[in-house]
Amino acid sequence: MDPKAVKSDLVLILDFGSQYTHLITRRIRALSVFSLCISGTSPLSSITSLNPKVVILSGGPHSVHSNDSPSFADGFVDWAQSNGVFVLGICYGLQLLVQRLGGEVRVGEKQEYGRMDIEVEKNCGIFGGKKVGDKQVVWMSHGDEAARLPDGFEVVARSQQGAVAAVEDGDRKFYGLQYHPESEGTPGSLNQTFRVAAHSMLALGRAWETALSGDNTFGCWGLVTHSPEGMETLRYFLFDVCGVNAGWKMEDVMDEEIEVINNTVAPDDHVICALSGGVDSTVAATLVHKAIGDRLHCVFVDNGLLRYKERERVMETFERDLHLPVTCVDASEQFLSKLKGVVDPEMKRKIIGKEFICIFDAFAHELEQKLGKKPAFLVQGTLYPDVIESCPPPGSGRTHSHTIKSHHNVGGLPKDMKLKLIEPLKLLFKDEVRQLGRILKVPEPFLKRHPFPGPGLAVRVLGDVTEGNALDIVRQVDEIFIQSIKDAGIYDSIWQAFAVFLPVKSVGVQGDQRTHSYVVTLRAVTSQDGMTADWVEEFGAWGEVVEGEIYNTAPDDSSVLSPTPATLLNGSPPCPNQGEPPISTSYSTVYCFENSFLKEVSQKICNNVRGVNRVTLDITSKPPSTIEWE
Ligand SMILES: Nc1ncnc2c1ncn2[C@@H]1O[C@H](COP(=O)(O)OP(=O)(O)OP(=O)(O)O)[C@@H](O)[C@H]1O
Ligand SMILES: O=c1[nH]c(=O)c2[nH+]cn([C@@H]3O[C@H](COP(=O)(O)O)[C@@H](O)[C@H]3O)c2[nH]1
Ligand SMILES: NC(=O)CC[C@H](N)C(=O)O
Ligand SMILES: [Mg+2]
Repeated sequence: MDPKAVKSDLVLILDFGSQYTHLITRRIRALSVFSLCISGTSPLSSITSLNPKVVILSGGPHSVHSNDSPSFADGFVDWAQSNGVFVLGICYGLQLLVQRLGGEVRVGEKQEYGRMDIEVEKNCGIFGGKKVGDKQVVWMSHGDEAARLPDGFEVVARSQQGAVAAVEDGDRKFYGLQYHPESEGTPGSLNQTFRVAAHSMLALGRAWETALSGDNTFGCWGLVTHSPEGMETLRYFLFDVCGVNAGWKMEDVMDEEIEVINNTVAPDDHVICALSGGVDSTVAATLVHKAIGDRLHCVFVDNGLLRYKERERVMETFERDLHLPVTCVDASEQFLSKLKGVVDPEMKRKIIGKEFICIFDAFAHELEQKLGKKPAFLVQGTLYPDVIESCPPPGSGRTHSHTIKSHHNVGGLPKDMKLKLIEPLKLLFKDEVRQLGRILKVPEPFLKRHPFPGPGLAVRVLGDVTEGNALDIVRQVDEIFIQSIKDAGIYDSIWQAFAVFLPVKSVGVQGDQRTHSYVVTLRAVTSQDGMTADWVEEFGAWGEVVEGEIYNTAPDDSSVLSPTPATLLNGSPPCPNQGEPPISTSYSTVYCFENSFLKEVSQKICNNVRGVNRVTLDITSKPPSTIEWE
């Protein structure tokens, strides 16, 4: 996709390392405005060549006082001012703007982490839609604060602690928010039935808090870690203050992509597509097929690292639902022999990346015999998070998949690769790819599939994948886990679930006999784009979301509830004390059903998978962990 061909104005994000930077991009795209994110320390030419209408400076973990704190390029401010480009600093971005323009940033007397009230002090610019004295709840996360503003700047809002919360210099079109407007909640990826309900009293309390706050939020449910009016502020800023033209539509993305592909691939060129059965490559293949028709040749590789019956299942669905020409190459021997004895995760990934390309080259060679012309291009389903994560701002401390692990299709590619890449999705997030897939009428089962990494089970069997029957074990455990999740009707609510084989043995007792067998672990996460993730905390139980009103009733009075809860765990939502007026806030969760999902899965695994006597659950989020174990 050519960013310059997009019909919408561009809002460019300069990333200084905040965990939320990619959220700003997503929020802006949700407003139908095209947004890209590049490193905050990019040279000025990289910024100017994109011709943005607005530049947003992101938050970040640094203090502007430290020597190695990242900053925007020299000349940026002058360029923005002389070209009428609007600049908005968020948190660290505000502090950076203030400092670089001659103001002063200090360590605040009080730090502000979490929920804060702010009050509008001046009715202008970014809060033009508000009145002086209007208050709103925002989410803050900073220790430094603007102590003296540069000439021309005014304070527009302050926090309840008196700290500067919003500033602007309307003449020069510079704006700043000390809080995070992008952290406004969006509906969680777990459906409400599953996500909001909770097993323990603690979780119930948190769910209740969420219910009272009127919102169930992604990544922060129950903790009210968001700015409820953040999206509205961004909308007002972009459209009313900056006059941005919206026009970012998935339909346009599709048309632009098709045009780019047609301009890249000559009329007699042939193209290979690495097709895995996953969302990304299926959408990429469908898109490229729409552009060049039968000159597209898809290849699905069985690398010996696929899940239970995956090859048969994927080939069957390709044939039945996709109607694209797909060749299946069985390269399992080739991959497994190269992986024999290799335990280092990076080595494994590099070997797999290289083998994939060998297969694609061989496939291109075979096609040359048939077609008389060698395909020059390889289509892959690379996504935007890969691109963002490949250019981390210095010292951001963020989890970067590319530097932490070489994804087989990017960092794992050999340097002397001959096929030229076509990556039509590389500016999109996964949910946007799913949206594009729907426009392209890709069948739902493909779009809803959990992501499965190209290196497959090699990153889910720790150590040597060829050791003993580790691959077989993890296949069986994975199948039981995923089938149970599907049977429970919660597959679509989870971003990704899978089993991991640990090369560790523990003592057990099965059939009155001592066993010394392997340990497996189950991992299930929710996420919006794979860049950050939460483990599925609600696994112990899930329940029914009940929409309604809170009445001053006895906790177990089910007369106000429909449907009647099967089991009411540990009480009910907080009821007002006797004599107080009934609460009439609407709520969205209360009741949980006792559930033994994990107990049953664990039992099934130990009863059915020989060689396993212990099942554990991974309860780490990303960060600090990553989703995959290697
Ligand atoms: N078994 C395979 N055969 C052929 N190509 C593959 C295979 N596994 C991965 N690829 C290629 O590597 C790319 C990256 O893999 P990745 O897993 O990120 O994407 P995906 O499989 O298309 O979708 P998903 O992330 O939903 O699994 C794929 O888009 C595809 O081009
Ligand atoms: O195609 C892929 N090739 C890879 O090498 C690879 N490594 C991780 N993943 C997938 O990327 C997402 C984030 O994974 P991590 O948190 O483990 O980095 C998760 O969805 C992972 O499954 C990969 N996908
Ligand atoms: N979230 C941020 O951008 C924080 C900025 C800076 N590190 C501070 O603590 O003030
Ligand atoms: Mg995949």
